[in-house]
Amino acid sequence: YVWPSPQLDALEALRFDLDSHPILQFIDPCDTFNFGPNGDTSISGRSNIADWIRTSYHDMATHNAAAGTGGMDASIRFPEELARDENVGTGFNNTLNILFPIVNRYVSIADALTLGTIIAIENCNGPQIAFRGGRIDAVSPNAPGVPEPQQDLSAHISAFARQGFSQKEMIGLIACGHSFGGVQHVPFPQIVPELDDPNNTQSVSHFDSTFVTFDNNVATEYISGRTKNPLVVGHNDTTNSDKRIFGSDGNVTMKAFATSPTLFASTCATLFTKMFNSVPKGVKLTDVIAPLPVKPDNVQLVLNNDTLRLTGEVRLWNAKEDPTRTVRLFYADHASTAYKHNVTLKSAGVTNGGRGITAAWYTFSPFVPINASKGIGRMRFVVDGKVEDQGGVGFVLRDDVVLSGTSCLTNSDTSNLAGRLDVAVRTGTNPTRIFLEHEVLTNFNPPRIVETDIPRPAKPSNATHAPYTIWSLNFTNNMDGFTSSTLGVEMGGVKSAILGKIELFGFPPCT
Ligand code: HEM
Repeated sequence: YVWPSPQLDALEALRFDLDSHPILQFIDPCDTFNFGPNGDTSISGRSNIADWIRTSYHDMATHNAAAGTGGMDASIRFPEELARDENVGTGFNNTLNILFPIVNRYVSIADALTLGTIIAIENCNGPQIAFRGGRIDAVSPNAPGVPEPQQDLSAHISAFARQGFSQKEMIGLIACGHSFGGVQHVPFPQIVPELDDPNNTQSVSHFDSTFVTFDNNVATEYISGRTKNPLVVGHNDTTNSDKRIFGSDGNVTMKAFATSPTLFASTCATLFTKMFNSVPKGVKLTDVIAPLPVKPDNVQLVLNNDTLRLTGEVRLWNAKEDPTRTVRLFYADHASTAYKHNVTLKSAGVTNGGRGITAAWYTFSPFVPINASKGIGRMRFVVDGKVEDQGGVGFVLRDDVVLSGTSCLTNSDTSNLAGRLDVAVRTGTNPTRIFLEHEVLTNFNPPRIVETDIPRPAKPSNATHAPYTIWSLNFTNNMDGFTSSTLGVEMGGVKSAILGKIELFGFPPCT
Protein backbone atom coordinates (compact mmCIF):
# COMPACT_ATOMS: atom_id res chain seq x y z
CA TYR A 1 0.00 0.00 0.00
CA VAL A 2 0.99 3.61 -0.27
CA TRP A 3 1.71 5.73 2.83
CA PRO A 4 -0.18 7.55 4.30
CA SER A 5 -3.22 5.35 4.91
CA PRO A 6 -4.46 5.77 8.49
CA GLN A 7 -5.92 2.28 8.89
CA LEU A 8 -3.17 0.35 7.11
CA ASP A 9 -0.45 2.41 8.83
CA ALA A 10 -1.98 1.57 12.22
CA LEU A 11 -2.37 -2.14 11.44
CA GLU A 12 1.14 -2.29 10.01
CA ALA A 13 2.60 -0.64 13.12
CA LEU A 14 0.83 -3.09 15.43
CA ARG A 15 2.01 -6.01 13.33
CA PHE A 16 5.63 -4.98 12.96
CA ASP A 17 6.65 -2.30 15.51
CA LEU A 18 6.65 -4.75 18.38
CA ASP A 19 8.50 -2.44 20.78
CA SER A 20 5.92 0.31 20.60
CA HIS A 21 2.91 -1.57 21.96
CA PRO A 22 2.49 -4.05 24.78
CA ILE A 23 1.64 -7.34 23.01
CA LEU A 24 5.10 -8.85 23.24
CA GLN A 25 5.49 -8.31 26.97
CA PHE A 26 2.47 -10.56 27.56
CA ILE A 27 3.83 -13.51 25.58
CA ASP A 28 7.58 -13.26 26.06
CA PRO A 29 8.53 -15.61 27.59
CA CYS A 30 5.81 -17.84 26.16
CA ASP A 31 4.69 -19.14 29.56
CA THR A 32 3.74 -15.62 30.70
CA PHE A 33 0.35 -15.56 32.33
CA ASN A 34 -1.43 -12.68 33.97
CA PHE A 35 -4.99 -11.86 34.69
CA GLY A 36 -5.20 -8.56 32.87
CA PRO A 37 -2.38 -6.08 32.35
CA ASN A 38 -1.35 -5.86 36.03
CA GLY A 39 -2.23 -9.35 37.09
CA ASP A 40 -0.89 -11.86 39.56
CA THR A 41 2.03 -13.65 37.89
CA SER A 42 2.70 -16.09 40.74
CA ILE A 43 0.26 -18.72 39.48
CA SER A 44 1.34 -21.49 37.12
CA GLY A 45 -0.10 -23.94 34.62
CA ARG A 46 -1.82 -21.44 32.38
CA SER A 47 -0.48 -19.10 29.70
CA ASN A 48 -1.76 -16.00 27.96
CA ILE A 49 -1.06 -17.48 24.55
CA ALA A 50 -3.36 -20.48 25.20
CA ASP A 51 -6.12 -18.14 26.40
CA TRP A 52 -5.77 -15.95 23.32
CA ILE A 53 -5.93 -18.87 20.87
CA ARG A 54 -8.94 -20.40 22.61
CA THR A 55 -10.66 -16.98 22.68
CA SER A 56 -10.05 -16.55 18.95
CA TYR A 57 -11.50 -19.97 18.20
CA HIS A 58 -14.56 -19.46 20.42
CA ASP A 59 -15.18 -16.08 18.77
CA MET A 60 -14.98 -17.66 15.30
CA ALA A 61 -16.90 -20.83 16.19
CA THR A 62 -20.28 -19.09 15.94
CA HIS A 63 -19.63 -18.68 12.21
CA ASN A 64 -22.23 -19.93 9.78
CA ALA A 65 -20.32 -20.01 6.51
CA ALA A 66 -23.39 -20.60 4.34
CA ALA A 67 -25.48 -17.85 5.92
CA GLY A 68 -22.51 -15.49 6.27
CA THR A 69 -23.21 -14.81 9.94
CA GLY A 70 -20.96 -14.87 13.00
CA GLY A 71 -17.22 -15.45 12.86
CA MET A 72 -14.26 -13.33 13.95
CA ASP A 73 -16.20 -10.29 15.08
CA ALA A 74 -15.44 -9.98 18.82
CA SER A 75 -18.96 -11.09 19.73
CA ILE A 76 -17.25 -13.20 22.42
CA ARG A 77 -17.03 -10.01 24.50
CA PHE A 78 -20.80 -9.90 25.14
CA PRO A 79 -21.79 -11.14 28.62
CA GLU A 80 -24.60 -13.13 27.01
CA GLU A 81 -22.07 -15.23 25.03
CA LEU A 82 -19.70 -15.51 28.00
CA ALA A 83 -22.51 -16.82 30.19
CA ARG A 84 -23.08 -19.83 27.91
CA ASP A 85 -21.80 -23.26 29.02
CA GLU A 86 -19.83 -23.48 25.77
CA ASN A 87 -17.76 -20.50 26.93
CA VAL A 88 -16.93 -21.55 30.48
CA GLY A 89 -13.71 -20.22 32.05
CA THR A 90 -11.88 -16.97 32.78
CA GLY A 91 -9.65 -17.05 29.68
CA PHE A 92 -11.94 -14.92 27.53
CA ASN A 93 -12.10 -11.90 29.81
CA ASN A 94 -8.42 -12.29 30.56
CA THR A 95 -7.67 -12.10 26.84
CA LEU A 96 -9.94 -9.10 26.26
CA ASN A 97 -8.45 -7.24 29.23
CA ILE A 98 -4.95 -7.61 27.82
CA LEU A 99 -5.68 -6.97 24.15
CA PHE A 100 -8.30 -4.24 24.47
CA PRO A 101 -5.69 -1.50 25.08
CA ILE A 102 -4.38 -1.85 21.50
CA VAL A 103 -7.82 -1.20 20.02
CA ASN A 104 -8.29 2.16 18.36
CA ARG A 105 -10.43 3.75 15.66
CA TYR A 106 -8.47 1.91 12.97
CA VAL A 107 -8.02 -1.41 14.78
CA SER A 108 -11.23 -3.20 15.78
CA ILE A 109 -11.47 -5.48 18.81
CA ALA A 110 -11.67 -8.47 16.44
CA ASP A 111 -8.52 -7.27 14.63
CA ALA A 112 -6.73 -6.80 17.96
CA LEU A 113 -7.69 -10.34 19.02
CA THR A 114 -6.55 -11.74 15.69
CA LEU A 115 -3.31 -9.81 15.65
CA GLY A 116 -2.43 -10.58 19.27
CA THR A 117 -3.03 -14.27 18.66
CA ILE A 118 -0.98 -14.28 15.45
CA ILE A 119 1.96 -12.51 17.09
CA ALA A 120 1.74 -14.92 20.03
CA ILE A 121 1.74 -18.01 17.80
CA GLU A 122 4.61 -16.68 15.67
CA ASN A 123 6.74 -15.73 18.66
CA CYS A 124 6.20 -19.05 20.40
CA ASN A 125 7.77 -21.16 17.67
CA GLY A 126 4.73 -21.16 15.40
CA PRO A 127 4.54 -20.65 11.65
CA GLN A 128 4.24 -17.23 10.08
CA ILE A 129 0.60 -16.32 9.51
CA ALA A 130 -0.65 -13.83 6.93
CA PHE A 131 -2.55 -11.07 8.71
CA ARG A 132 -5.36 -9.12 7.10
CA GLY A 133 -7.19 -6.38 9.00
CA GLY A 134 -10.60 -4.81 8.65
CA ARG A 135 -12.74 -7.05 10.86
CA ILE A 136 -15.86 -5.32 12.13
CA ASP A 137 -17.01 -5.75 15.71
CA ALA A 138 -20.44 -7.30 16.16
CA VAL A 139 -23.05 -5.12 17.84
CA SER A 140 -24.88 -8.03 19.44
CA PRO A 141 -24.18 -11.65 20.45
CA ASN A 142 -24.13 -14.38 17.80
CA ALA A 143 -26.10 -17.62 17.86
CA PRO A 144 -24.49 -20.31 20.07
CA GLY A 145 -22.39 -23.00 18.40
CA VAL A 146 -19.00 -23.60 20.05
CA PRO A 147 -18.30 -27.36 20.20
CA GLU A 148 -18.14 -28.95 23.65
CA PRO A 149 -16.19 -32.08 24.68
CA GLN A 150 -19.19 -34.19 25.67
CA GLN A 151 -20.78 -33.92 22.21
CA ASP A 152 -20.45 -36.86 19.83
CA LEU A 153 -18.38 -37.06 16.65
CA SER A 154 -21.25 -36.36 14.27
CA ALA A 155 -22.17 -33.21 16.23
CA HIS A 156 -18.55 -32.05 15.92
CA ILE A 157 -18.37 -32.82 12.21
CA SER A 158 -21.52 -30.84 11.56
CA ALA A 159 -20.45 -27.93 13.80
CA PHE A 160 -17.17 -27.61 11.88
CA ALA A 161 -19.01 -28.01 8.56
CA ARG A 162 -21.23 -25.07 9.56
CA GLN A 163 -18.08 -23.08 10.37
CA GLY A 164 -16.75 -23.94 6.88
CA PHE A 165 -14.24 -26.66 7.83
CA SER A 166 -14.10 -30.20 6.43
CA GLN A 167 -13.56 -33.19 8.71
CA LYS A 168 -9.84 -33.25 7.82
CA GLU A 169 -9.60 -29.52 8.53
CA MET A 170 -11.38 -30.05 11.85
CA ILE A 171 -8.75 -32.62 12.91
CA GLY A 172 -6.02 -30.21 11.80
CA LEU A 173 -7.37 -27.07 13.44
CA ILE A 174 -7.96 -28.81 16.77
CA ALA A 175 -4.47 -30.35 16.74
CA CYS A 176 -3.01 -26.91 15.94
CA GLY A 177 -4.95 -25.22 18.75
CA HIS A 178 -4.31 -28.01 21.22
CA SER A 179 -0.57 -27.66 20.66
CA PHE A 180 -1.02 -25.05 23.42
CA GLY A 181 -2.58 -25.10 26.87
CA GLY A 182 -4.83 -27.71 28.37
CA VAL A 183 -7.98 -28.34 30.36
CA GLN A 184 -8.33 -26.66 33.75
CA HIS A 185 -9.77 -28.21 36.84
CA VAL A 186 -11.93 -25.23 37.86
CA PRO A 187 -14.15 -24.96 34.76
CA PHE A 188 -13.93 -28.71 33.96
CA PRO A 189 -13.82 -30.62 37.30
CA GLN A 190 -15.48 -33.60 35.60
CA ILE A 191 -12.45 -33.93 33.25
CA VAL A 192 -9.50 -32.80 35.38
CA PRO A 193 -9.09 -33.43 39.12
CA GLU A 194 -7.31 -31.10 41.52
CA LEU A 195 -3.64 -31.80 40.70
CA ASP A 196 -1.97 -30.61 43.93
CA ASP A 197 1.14 -29.62 42.00
CA PRO A 198 3.09 -26.56 43.22
CA ASN A 199 4.35 -26.05 39.63
CA ASN A 200 0.81 -26.17 38.26
CA THR A 201 -1.22 -24.17 40.75
CA GLN A 202 -4.14 -23.84 38.34
CA SER A 203 -4.45 -27.63 37.96
CA VAL A 204 -4.27 -27.63 34.17
CA SER A 205 -3.94 -31.00 32.49
CA HIS A 206 -2.00 -30.11 29.33
CA PHE A 207 -2.65 -31.36 25.80
CA ASP A 208 1.04 -32.12 25.23
CA SER A 209 4.35 -31.91 27.07
CA THR A 210 5.30 -28.59 25.40
CA PHE A 211 2.16 -26.60 26.09
CA VAL A 212 3.51 -23.06 25.64
CA THR A 213 5.35 -23.69 22.38
CA PHE A 214 4.06 -24.56 18.98
CA ASP A 215 5.27 -27.98 17.79
CA ASN A 216 3.86 -31.30 16.60
CA ASN A 217 4.22 -33.01 20.00
CA VAL A 218 0.42 -33.04 20.28
CA ALA A 219 0.56 -35.47 17.33
CA THR A 220 3.76 -37.42 18.12
CA GLU A 221 2.65 -38.11 21.70
CA TYR A 222 -0.83 -39.11 20.51
CA ILE A 223 0.47 -41.47 17.82
CA SER A 224 3.11 -43.03 20.09
CA GLY A 225 0.53 -43.69 22.81
CA ARG A 226 2.39 -41.50 25.33
CA THR A 227 -0.15 -38.68 25.30
CA LYS A 228 -1.58 -37.24 28.51
CA ASN A 229 -4.12 -35.13 26.57
CA PRO A 230 -7.13 -35.07 28.93
CA LEU A 231 -9.48 -35.06 25.92
CA VAL A 232 -7.84 -38.30 24.67
CA VAL A 233 -7.04 -40.32 27.79
CA GLY A 234 -9.50 -38.71 30.23
CA HIS A 235 -11.07 -41.14 32.71
CA ASN A 236 -14.55 -40.37 31.37
CA ASP A 237 -14.72 -41.44 27.73
CA THR A 238 -17.76 -39.21 27.06
CA THR A 239 -15.57 -36.11 27.16
CA ASN A 240 -12.69 -37.63 25.13
CA SER A 241 -13.54 -35.52 22.10
CA ASP A 242 -9.96 -35.24 20.78
CA LYS A 243 -9.72 -39.05 20.84
CA ARG A 244 -12.87 -39.41 18.71
CA ILE A 245 -11.92 -36.57 16.38
CA PHE A 246 -8.20 -37.40 15.90
CA GLY A 247 -9.08 -41.04 15.23
CA SER A 248 -12.01 -40.28 12.94
CA ASP A 249 -10.02 -40.76 9.71
CA GLY A 250 -8.12 -43.81 10.98
CA ASN A 251 -5.39 -41.47 12.31
CA VAL A 252 -4.20 -40.64 8.79
CA THR A 253 -4.00 -36.89 9.48
CA MET A 254 -2.42 -37.22 12.93
CA LYS A 255 0.16 -39.75 11.63
CA ALA A 256 1.16 -37.32 8.88
CA PHE A 257 1.53 -34.52 11.49
CA ALA A 258 3.57 -36.80 13.76
CA THR A 259 5.90 -37.69 10.90
CA SER A 260 6.46 -34.18 9.62
CA PRO A 261 6.81 -31.08 11.81
CA THR A 262 7.01 -29.04 8.60
CA LEU A 263 3.69 -30.38 7.32
CA PHE A 264 2.14 -29.69 10.72
CA ALA A 265 3.42 -26.09 10.74
CA SER A 266 2.32 -25.32 7.18
CA THR A 267 -1.10 -26.93 7.71
CA CYS A 268 -1.57 -24.91 10.90
CA ALA A 269 -0.59 -21.68 9.12
CA THR A 270 -3.30 -22.38 6.54
CA LEU A 271 -5.96 -23.41 9.04
CA PHE A 272 -5.29 -20.61 11.53
CA THR A 273 -5.46 -18.14 8.62
CA LYS A 274 -8.80 -19.63 7.59
CA MET A 275 -10.05 -19.36 11.18
CA PHE A 276 -9.01 -15.70 11.50
CA ASN A 277 -10.50 -14.81 8.11
CA SER A 278 -13.89 -16.40 8.76
CA VAL A 279 -15.86 -13.18 9.03
CA PRO A 280 -19.52 -12.24 8.58
CA LYS A 281 -20.85 -11.54 5.10
CA GLY A 282 -20.13 -8.00 3.95
CA VAL A 283 -16.87 -7.56 5.88
CA LYS A 284 -14.08 -6.76 3.46
CA LEU A 285 -10.67 -7.65 4.81
CA THR A 286 -7.61 -5.62 3.80
CA ASP A 287 -4.81 -7.10 1.73
CA VAL A 288 -2.23 -9.05 3.72
CA ILE A 289 -0.39 -6.50 5.85
CA ALA A 290 3.25 -6.52 4.75
CA PRO A 291 5.92 -4.25 6.25
CA LEU A 292 6.55 -1.04 4.31
CA PRO A 293 10.26 -1.01 3.42
CA VAL A 294 10.50 2.70 4.26
CA LYS A 295 7.82 4.16 6.51
CA PRO A 296 7.47 7.66 7.96
CA ASP A 297 5.98 7.71 11.44
CA ASN A 298 4.77 10.28 13.99
CA VAL A 299 4.78 12.88 11.26
CA GLN A 300 3.40 16.33 12.11
CA LEU A 301 3.57 19.84 10.68
CA VAL A 302 3.28 22.85 13.00
CA LEU A 303 3.28 26.47 11.86
CA ASN A 304 5.69 28.73 13.77
CA ASN A 305 5.70 32.31 12.43
CA ASP A 306 6.84 31.94 8.83
CA THR A 307 8.21 28.42 9.26
CA LEU A 308 6.49 25.07 9.09
CA ARG A 309 8.21 22.66 11.44
CA LEU A 310 8.15 19.08 10.21
CA THR A 311 8.72 16.54 12.97
CA GLY A 312 8.73 12.78 12.71
CA GLU A 313 10.80 9.71 12.04
CA VAL A 314 11.36 7.23 9.29
CA ARG A 315 11.67 3.47 9.75
CA LEU A 316 13.85 1.29 7.54
CA TRP A 317 12.47 -2.23 7.69
CA ASN A 318 14.84 -5.20 8.04
CA ALA A 319 17.85 -3.02 8.79
CA LYS A 320 20.44 -3.19 11.54
CA GLU A 321 22.32 -0.39 13.25
CA ASP A 322 24.92 0.92 10.76
CA PRO A 323 26.94 4.06 11.59
CA THR A 324 28.07 4.36 7.95
CA ARG A 325 24.50 4.56 6.58
CA THR A 326 23.25 7.96 5.45
CA VAL A 327 19.56 8.73 5.28
CA ARG A 328 18.46 11.98 3.71
CA LEU A 329 15.01 13.49 3.47
CA PHE A 330 14.21 15.46 0.30
CA TYR A 331 11.06 17.48 -0.04
CA ALA A 332 9.19 19.37 -2.70
CA ASP A 333 7.36 22.69 -2.28
CA HIS A 334 3.56 22.82 -1.86
CA ALA A 335 2.88 23.24 -5.56
CA SER A 336 5.88 21.52 -7.10
CA THR A 337 7.06 18.00 -7.81
CA ALA A 338 10.79 18.81 -7.78
CA TYR A 339 12.58 17.70 -4.64
CA LYS A 340 14.59 20.91 -4.19
CA HIS A 341 15.41 20.73 -0.47
CA ASN A 342 17.14 18.13 1.64
CA VAL A 343 18.36 17.37 5.15
CA THR A 344 20.37 14.52 6.64
CA LEU A 345 18.53 12.56 9.34
CA LYS A 346 19.92 11.34 12.66
CA SER A 347 19.98 7.69 13.64
CA ALA A 348 17.50 6.87 16.41
CA GLY A 349 18.33 3.23 17.10
CA VAL A 350 16.75 -0.06 16.15
CA THR A 351 13.56 -1.82 17.26
CA ASN A 352 12.28 -5.37 17.24
CA GLY A 353 10.15 -6.36 14.25
CA GLY A 354 9.63 -9.95 15.43
CA ARG A 355 11.08 -13.22 14.15
CA GLY A 356 14.66 -11.91 14.44
CA ILE A 357 14.07 -8.90 12.20
CA THR A 358 15.02 -5.40 13.31
CA ALA A 359 14.08 -1.98 11.97
CA ALA A 360 16.40 1.05 11.99
CA TRP A 361 14.92 4.45 12.79
CA TYR A 362 16.01 7.94 11.72
CA THR A 363 14.58 11.10 13.21
CA PHE A 364 13.85 14.52 11.72
CA SER A 365 15.01 15.84 15.13
CA PRO A 366 14.43 18.43 16.31
CA PHE A 367 12.52 19.38 13.13
CA VAL A 368 12.92 20.12 9.44
CA PRO A 369 12.28 23.86 8.91
CA ILE A 370 10.18 24.64 5.85
CA ASN A 371 9.45 28.05 4.41
CA ALA A 372 5.72 28.44 5.11
CA SER A 373 5.03 30.42 1.92
CA LYS A 374 6.53 27.69 -0.22
CA GLY A 375 5.04 24.90 1.90
CA ILE A 376 5.61 21.19 1.41
CA GLY A 377 3.89 18.78 -0.97
CA ARG A 378 5.76 15.52 -0.65
CA MET A 379 8.94 13.93 0.65
CA ARG A 380 11.20 11.15 -0.40
CA PHE A 381 14.16 9.51 1.26
CA VAL A 382 17.57 8.63 -0.06
CA VAL A 383 19.21 5.77 1.83
CA ASP A 384 22.89 5.32 0.98
CA GLY A 385 22.23 6.85 -2.42
CA LYS A 386 19.11 4.77 -3.15
CA VAL A 387 15.91 6.72 -3.76
CA GLU A 388 12.88 5.59 -1.74
CA ASP A 389 9.75 7.27 -3.06
CA GLN A 390 7.03 4.60 -3.15
CA GLY A 391 7.53 3.92 -6.83
CA GLY A 392 7.61 7.58 -7.82
CA VAL A 393 4.56 8.74 -5.87
CA GLY A 394 6.61 10.17 -3.01
CA PHE A 395 5.34 10.42 0.56
CA VAL A 396 2.56 12.98 0.18
CA LEU A 397 2.05 15.44 3.03
CA ARG A 398 -0.72 17.98 3.42
CA ASP A 399 0.16 21.44 4.64
CA ASP A 400 -3.32 22.93 4.13
CA VAL A 401 -4.52 22.48 7.72
CA VAL A 402 -1.87 22.36 10.45
CA LEU A 403 -1.57 23.04 14.15
CA SER A 404 -0.31 26.54 14.92
CA GLY A 405 2.53 27.08 17.39
CA THR A 406 0.57 30.07 18.75
CA SER A 407 -1.65 27.60 20.63
CA CYS A 408 -1.11 28.31 24.31
CA LEU A 409 -2.20 27.77 27.91
CA THR A 410 -3.65 30.35 30.32
CA ASN A 411 -3.83 27.70 33.04
CA SER A 412 -1.18 24.97 33.01
CA ASP A 413 -2.53 23.07 36.03
CA THR A 414 -2.80 19.59 34.46
CA SER A 415 -6.08 18.91 36.24
CA ASN A 416 -7.66 22.01 34.77
CA LEU A 417 -5.89 23.04 31.55
CA ALA A 418 -7.26 26.17 29.88
CA GLY A 419 -6.07 28.13 26.89
CA ARG A 420 -6.41 28.54 23.14
CA LEU A 421 -5.96 26.01 20.38
CA ASP A 422 -4.97 27.59 17.06
CA VAL A 423 -5.20 25.86 13.71
CA ALA A 424 -3.58 27.35 10.61
CA VAL A 425 -5.53 27.05 7.36
CA ARG A 426 -3.64 27.68 4.15
CA THR A 427 -4.94 30.42 1.89
CA GLY A 428 -6.89 28.89 -0.95
CA THR A 429 -8.15 26.00 1.19
CA ASN A 430 -11.86 26.17 1.92
CA PRO A 431 -12.83 23.58 4.52
CA THR A 432 -16.49 23.22 5.44
CA ARG A 433 -15.44 22.38 9.00
CA ILE A 434 -12.33 21.88 11.07
CA PHE A 435 -12.67 19.89 14.24
CA LEU A 436 -10.82 17.99 16.91
CA GLU A 437 -11.37 14.26 17.04
CA HIS A 438 -11.29 12.57 20.43
CA GLU A 439 -11.32 8.80 20.69
CA VAL A 440 -13.52 7.49 23.48
CA LEU A 441 -12.81 3.93 24.55
CA THR A 442 -15.21 2.32 26.96
CA ASN A 443 -14.52 -1.16 28.10
CA PHE A 444 -14.94 -3.76 25.37
CA ASN A 445 -16.80 -1.40 23.04
CA PRO A 446 -15.48 -0.23 19.68
CA PRO A 447 -14.07 3.32 19.93
CA ARG A 448 -16.44 6.22 19.48
CA ILE A 449 -15.19 9.47 17.93
CA VAL A 450 -16.36 12.70 19.54
CA GLU A 451 -15.87 15.86 17.48
CA THR A 452 -15.33 19.40 18.79
CA ASP A 453 -15.70 22.07 16.14
CA ILE A 454 -13.11 24.80 15.84
CA PRO A 455 -14.98 27.99 14.95
CA ARG A 456 -14.28 29.70 11.64
CA PRO A 457 -12.79 33.18 12.31
CA ALA A 458 -15.14 36.13 11.81
CA LYS A 459 -12.43 38.01 9.92
CA PRO A 460 -9.07 36.82 8.52
CA SER A 461 -6.21 36.93 11.02
CA ASN A 462 -3.30 39.34 10.66
CA ALA A 463 -0.62 39.09 8.01
CA THR A 464 2.09 37.57 10.24
CA HIS A 465 0.51 34.21 9.63
CA ALA A 466 0.40 34.57 5.85
CA PRO A 467 -0.17 32.44 3.86
CA TYR A 468 -2.25 30.96 6.66
CA THR A 469 -5.42 32.08 8.45
CA ILE A 470 -5.83 31.09 12.09
CA TRP A 471 -8.96 29.39 13.42
CA SER A 472 -9.08 29.36 17.23
CA LEU A 473 -10.85 27.42 19.93
CA ASN A 474 -10.78 28.66 23.51
CA PHE A 475 -10.93 25.84 26.01
CA THR A 476 -11.21 25.42 29.76
CA ASN A 477 -11.50 22.51 32.16
CA ASN A 478 -9.10 20.16 30.24
CA MET A 479 -11.41 20.49 27.23
CA ASP A 480 -13.84 18.29 29.17
CA GLY A 481 -11.25 15.56 29.54
CA PHE A 482 -10.15 15.51 25.91
CA THR A 483 -6.54 16.55 26.45
CA SER A 484 -5.31 14.37 23.59
CA SER A 485 -6.80 14.55 20.11
CA THR A 486 -6.19 14.75 16.38
CA LEU A 487 -7.32 17.29 13.81
CA GLY A 488 -10.05 16.50 11.34
CA VAL A 489 -11.12 18.38 8.24
CA GLU A 490 -14.29 18.20 6.22
CA MET A 491 -14.13 19.33 2.62
CA GLY A 492 -16.64 18.65 -0.14
CA GLY A 493 -18.54 16.32 2.19
CA VAL A 494 -15.44 14.17 2.84
CA LYS A 495 -13.85 13.95 6.27
CA SER A 496 -10.17 13.28 6.67
CA ALA A 497 -7.76 13.05 9.57
CA ILE A 498 -4.64 15.21 9.79
CA LEU A 499 -1.43 13.45 10.85
CA GLY A 500 -0.11 14.14 14.33
CA LYS A 501 -1.42 14.03 17.89
CA ILE A 502 -2.34 17.22 19.68
CA GLU A 503 -1.52 17.15 23.40
CA LEU A 504 -2.87 20.20 25.23
CA PHE A 505 -0.35 19.88 28.07
CA GLY A 506 2.48 20.48 25.58
CA PHE A 507 1.34 24.05 24.77
CA PRO A 508 3.47 27.00 26.02
CA PRO A 509 1.98 29.68 28.30
CA CYS A 510 -0.06 32.41 26.57
CA THR A 511 1.78 35.72 26.64
C1 HEM B 1 -14.47 -30.10 19.02
C2 HEM B 1 -13.74 -29.00 19.18
C3 HEM B 1 -13.10 -28.60 20.48
C4 HEM B 1 -13.39 -28.98 21.75
C5 HEM B 1 -14.49 -29.92 22.20
C6 HEM B 1 -12.45 -28.32 22.62
C7 HEM B 1 -12.44 -28.44 23.98
C8 HEM B 1 -11.58 -27.79 24.82
C9 HEM B 1 -11.64 -27.80 26.26
C10 HEM B 1 -12.66 -28.55 27.08
C11 HEM B 1 -10.65 -27.02 26.72
C12 HEM B 1 -10.32 -26.68 28.16
C13 HEM B 1 -10.63 -25.22 28.44
C14 HEM B 1 -10.33 -24.75 29.81
O1 HEM B 1 -9.99 -25.55 30.68
O2 HEM B 1 -10.45 -23.55 30.07
C15 HEM B 1 -9.93 -26.53 25.60
C16 HEM B 1 -8.83 -25.73 25.67
C17 HEM B 1 -8.22 -25.16 24.58
N1 HEM B 1 -8.64 -25.21 23.29
FE1 HEM B 1 -10.08 -26.44 22.57
N2 HEM B 1 -11.63 -27.56 21.87
C18 HEM B 1 -11.98 -27.68 20.56
C19 HEM B 1 -11.41 -27.04 19.48
C20 HEM B 1 -10.39 -26.12 19.56
C21 HEM B 1 -9.86 -25.40 18.45
C22 HEM B 1 -10.32 -25.53 17.00
C23 HEM B 1 -8.88 -24.58 18.94
C24 HEM B 1 -8.01 -23.58 18.22
C25 HEM B 1 -7.78 -23.52 16.95
C26 HEM B 1 -8.80 -24.82 20.35
C27 HEM B 1 -7.90 -24.22 21.20
C28 HEM B 1 -7.79 -24.46 22.54
C29 HEM B 1 -6.74 -23.94 23.39
C30 HEM B 1 -5.56 -23.09 22.96
C31 HEM B 1 -7.02 -24.38 24.67
C32 HEM B 1 -6.19 -24.11 25.93
C33 HEM B 1 -6.76 -23.01 26.76
C34 HEM B 1 -5.96 -22.79 28.01
O3 HEM B 1 -5.08 -23.57 28.35
O4 HEM B 1 -6.24 -21.76 28.68
N3 HEM B 1 -9.74 -25.74 20.70
N4 HEM B 1 -10.52 -27.00 24.44
